[in-house]
Amino acid sequence: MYHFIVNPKSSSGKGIRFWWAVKSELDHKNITYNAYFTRYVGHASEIAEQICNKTLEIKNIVVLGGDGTLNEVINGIPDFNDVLLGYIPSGSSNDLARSLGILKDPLKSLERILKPTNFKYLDLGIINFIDTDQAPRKFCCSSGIGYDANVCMEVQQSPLKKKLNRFGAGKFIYLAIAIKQLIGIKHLDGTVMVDGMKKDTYKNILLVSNMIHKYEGGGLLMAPNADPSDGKLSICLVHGLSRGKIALLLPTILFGKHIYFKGVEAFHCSEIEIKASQTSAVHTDGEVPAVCSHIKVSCIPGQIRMIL
Ligand SMILES: Nc1ncnc2c1ncn2[C@@H]1O[C@H](COP(=O)(O)OP(=O)(O)OP(=O)(O)O)[C@@H](O)[C@H]1O
Repeated sequence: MYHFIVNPKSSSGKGIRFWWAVKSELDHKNITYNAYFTRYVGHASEIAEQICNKTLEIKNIVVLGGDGTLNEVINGIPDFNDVLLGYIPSGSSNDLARSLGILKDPLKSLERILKPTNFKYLDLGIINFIDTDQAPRKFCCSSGIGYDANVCMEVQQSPLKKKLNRFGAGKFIYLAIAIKQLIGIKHLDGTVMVDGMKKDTYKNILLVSNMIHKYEGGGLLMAPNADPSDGKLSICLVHGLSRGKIALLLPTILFGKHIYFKGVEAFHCSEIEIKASQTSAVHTDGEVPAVCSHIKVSCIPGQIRMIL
């Protein structure tokens, strides 16, 4: 039995269009399934939790949606040992699918799920928002504090994303807002601890990205050396750059070449703690659950069993 969790609104309606194609293939093949449609923010977590709590056997959960829906599902699963996860990307950024080479064509990705040949145990990220009451959140692709999270927050609030999604150009909104935010850029000062040891105290931190996979923000190669099964976070810490240098740096992220800039530190670790003296947006898989100044991020190796 397959449990499909579908965000019909992902990428301004691509989700429902993909679902009709998938449904007709499932019916044609006489495959038994349950389909659940998300209706509001947080609903995918509730659905995933209900599916997991219903039976003790292994659950085949297939997510049809974007990175945000996948993030919600991950946050609803109480025990990953009981779950086999499939993913049909229908979002506007699809960074996880891009990193894993999951096919964009819904029928081709469905075929792989129905006849699996390859599984992968993927690392899971957990973030604690230490100076807020917000509960910890899991993430499967990326999290970050600073500039990238501020961009995510504005993208989330922008009505333009929906309009651009209709033309298949939703991810360009990230680029447009990233350029716009250069003008009033907000830096952070703070101390960074890595695997329990103080790394340094920094002035003018632009961002700290804590990556499980290589991509974020709709195709930015933020962590070109990330391996989603190595049990480590791939960190990109950018600090001490003038606005002009940041403007030069941004396009190089598309090709993962930013890591060679002075002021960019790229390294791997199991845990990172950032204590800043100002608050900032914090994102998990492109959604912004908190605005705070003190976070602790850890990597749990090989938690998510995913069909590729
Ligand atoms: N029926 C719904 N109406 C409005 N929002 C929804 C609905 N169902 C889910 N959501 C919310 O929409 C958010 C974004 O959805 P999703 O990630 O699937 O699509 P996307 O934003 O187009 O893609 P991406 O995250 O890859 O950019 C989810 O995090 C979820 O909270």
